[in-house]
Amino acid sequence: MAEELEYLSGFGAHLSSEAIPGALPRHQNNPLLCPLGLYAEQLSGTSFTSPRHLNQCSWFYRIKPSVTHEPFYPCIPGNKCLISEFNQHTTSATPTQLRWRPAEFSEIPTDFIDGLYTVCGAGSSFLRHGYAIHMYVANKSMEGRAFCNADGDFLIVPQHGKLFITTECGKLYAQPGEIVVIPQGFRFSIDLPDGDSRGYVAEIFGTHFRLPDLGPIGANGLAAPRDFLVPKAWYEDASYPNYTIVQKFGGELFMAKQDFSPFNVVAWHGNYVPYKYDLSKFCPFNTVLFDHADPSINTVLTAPTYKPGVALLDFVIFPPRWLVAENTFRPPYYHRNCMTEFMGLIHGVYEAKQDGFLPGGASLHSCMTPHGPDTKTFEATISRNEVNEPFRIEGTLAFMFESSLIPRVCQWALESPGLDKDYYQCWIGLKSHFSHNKESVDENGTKSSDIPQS
Ligand SMILES: O=C(O)Cc1cc(O)ccc1O
Ligand SMILES: [Fe+2]
Repeated sequence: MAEELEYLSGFGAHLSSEAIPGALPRHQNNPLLCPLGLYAEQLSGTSFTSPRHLNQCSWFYRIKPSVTHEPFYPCIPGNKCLISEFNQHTTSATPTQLRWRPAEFSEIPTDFIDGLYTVCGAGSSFLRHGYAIHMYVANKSMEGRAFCNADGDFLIVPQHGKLFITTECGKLYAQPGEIVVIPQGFRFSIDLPDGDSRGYVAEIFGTHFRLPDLGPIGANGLAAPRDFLVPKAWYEDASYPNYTIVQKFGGELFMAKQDFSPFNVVAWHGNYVPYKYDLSKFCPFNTVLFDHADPSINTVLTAPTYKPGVALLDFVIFPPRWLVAENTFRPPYYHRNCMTEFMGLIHGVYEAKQDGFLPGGASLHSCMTPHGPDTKTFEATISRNEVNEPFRIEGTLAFMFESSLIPRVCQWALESPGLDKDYYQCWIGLKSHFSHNKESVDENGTKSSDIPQS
């Protein structure tokens, strides 16, 4: 059933969709009486007065408007592992290289809302600047409840288990290797047809994802706009005695009851929409002669700040591709970065880590924290003779959320049994290969250069 879903296509396009022909008003947004007796409702994803090229909104034509619900109350117990303000009270600062093993699946029935937990982040959803990096481990479909995130946009990266997502614009299906973006304010519900499910979520506050500029690459390459797929209108005219809307607002969960399905939009139009993207459609560019290109060459989506070229959050992938650079150390270089790098692995082995970085696991290298290939990767690379031969990296898909804002880390992530306390060991074995006039000091403090040569 999921595979049969049809989509509209085009990143940032102004689209329209009707589940019943004629349900969209012609030539105006809010006629006195909408076709089929529907209500008109606008969802604004940018301020009304945002410049036209940034403005995002959609019009829904729905059976009842979304305001038709009882008051919001705090969810009890809610989900105490969600954070949207990163300060000394909620989180810790650490420059240490961090790595986590994949979270284990649980027997306890857990849906996407309950299974979501924040790992780190920066800024504040209230101040509309910052981001949160969450992960989820769940095994149960959301039943009789929809989620609405008032704080920001979710970029969901499933790592294990398919996601079958119903949104106000219609249905989306995503499997590991694909991503889904659910913009701020959309109501959605996630079914987990495979049961056990795990993945990563980047949440951005106060802006939306864009396709990166291509500069000298030209007009084509990387992620193509037409490969972004948007649901077609789908609705249910269903009454539920106790349907619950769970609203994330300032990182806290609130719930409101209503007696009908929120997925009652018969037609919609606009450019503020959920979408999915299959990462295998990405068209990678890279060096074709020598040296290692910076990973920004593999940017799929970027959420900008007001500083040119400085991202609030870039989504970068390391997909299968040819490596052809000659006389070049081809794995990632050793580096320290003013940007922070959070990485995840969807499947396979990452090119900079021979072991320890596992599918479903994660790593965090904060601002200016040194990192790079582990000892095994370094030694294997320099001892290989065929380094000039073209080589196809296969069977792997890693990704990075890269941000200019420095994250603070949640306590549960630092105390998690999944935290790899020995992560630093993967570099400790890197030995000096320096061989020019090597100086040593013996146990008497005598320098080798002071010992007369016979
Ligand atoms: O740290 C990492 O593994 C990500 C990364 C990859 C790369 O090819 C170059 C720089 C970089 O930060
Ligand atoms: Fe890096």
